[in-house]
Amino acid sequence: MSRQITTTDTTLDVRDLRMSYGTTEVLKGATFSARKGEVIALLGPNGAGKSTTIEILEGFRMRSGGEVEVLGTDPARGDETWRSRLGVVLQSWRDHGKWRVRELLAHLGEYYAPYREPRDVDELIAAVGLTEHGHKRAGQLSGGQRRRLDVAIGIVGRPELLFLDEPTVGFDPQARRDFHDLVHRLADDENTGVLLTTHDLDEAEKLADRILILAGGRVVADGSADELSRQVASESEIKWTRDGQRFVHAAADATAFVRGLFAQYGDEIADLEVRRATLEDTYMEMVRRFESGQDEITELPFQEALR
Ligand SMILES: Nc1ncnc2c1ncn2[C@@H]1O[C@H](COP(=O)(O)OP(=O)(O)OP(=O)(O)O)[C@@H](O)[C@H]1O
Repeated sequence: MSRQITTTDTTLDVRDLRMSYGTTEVLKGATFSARKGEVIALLGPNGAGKSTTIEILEGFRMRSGGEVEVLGTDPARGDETWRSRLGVVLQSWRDHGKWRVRELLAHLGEYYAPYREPRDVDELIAAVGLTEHGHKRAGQLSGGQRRRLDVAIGIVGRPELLFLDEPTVGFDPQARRDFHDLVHRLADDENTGVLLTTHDLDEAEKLADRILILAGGRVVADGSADELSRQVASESEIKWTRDGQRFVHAAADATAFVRGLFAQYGDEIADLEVRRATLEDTYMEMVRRFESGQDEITELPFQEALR
């Protein structure tokens, strides 16, 4: 019997999601959920089905099977009121080329007016760093500027839940940092939930409360960057120098090991480094396990996180 969703705190509830294109099964039973205001990064190799998943959740694509609720509604049956509560930034969105930035945002904002007050256009343009380009036509913007406009379009209606499909592709480092600040502000100040896809693991780690890794059509990992790294690498790597010689040691309890090291050698210890698995190490290991056929979920230590 399927679980009854009653908590209003759950914004996304995806169970056994399946999707086939013709005879190709892309999603084979993906399961995950999200709570109000959570920022979730969906990671996975090219072709894993991230965009497909997001498009199903947005109601743009019909799923082949499984149960999905987004803000308490099945996206396949979402109406305009439901849609007005979502913000969407697709992977490639090249419409509206002739519209000027300011006019386009004001125009799109009007769609939300029956439901709630749209964001002030000037504030919105400033928030995405397009103040100097507000008079330009969308088609005249650079790739990164166009992407900033996409983000502005996604948040003009003050969404409760924002879907961002590779939002920072083409962003320069400053734009990327501004975007990260914007997502933090949306989550912290407005309790906006975010589901974003990215191939930038540093970005995922900076932004996400929780990381999902999609591989082989299933969610093979679900947890914070720290939790995932502990599941993959139970030991930390400790490096130090003594008497001009470099040492490396792996220990499950790095703090206890370092304490012992100092108790024994004190001031002789120099250049100490303690390194736990990075998200990149973790991601590569989890995808490797999947690709090497050790993807039987029941055998993996992160199984508990999936319950
Ligand atoms: N409209 C479609 N018709 C047929 N196959 C499709 C369609 N859209 C996607 N696919 C296939 O489904 C698989 C998953 O695609 P999807 O775009 O969801 O992956 P992704 O994880 O977002 O990849 P990327 O990281 O490259 O953006 C791919 O093999 C892709 O070729």
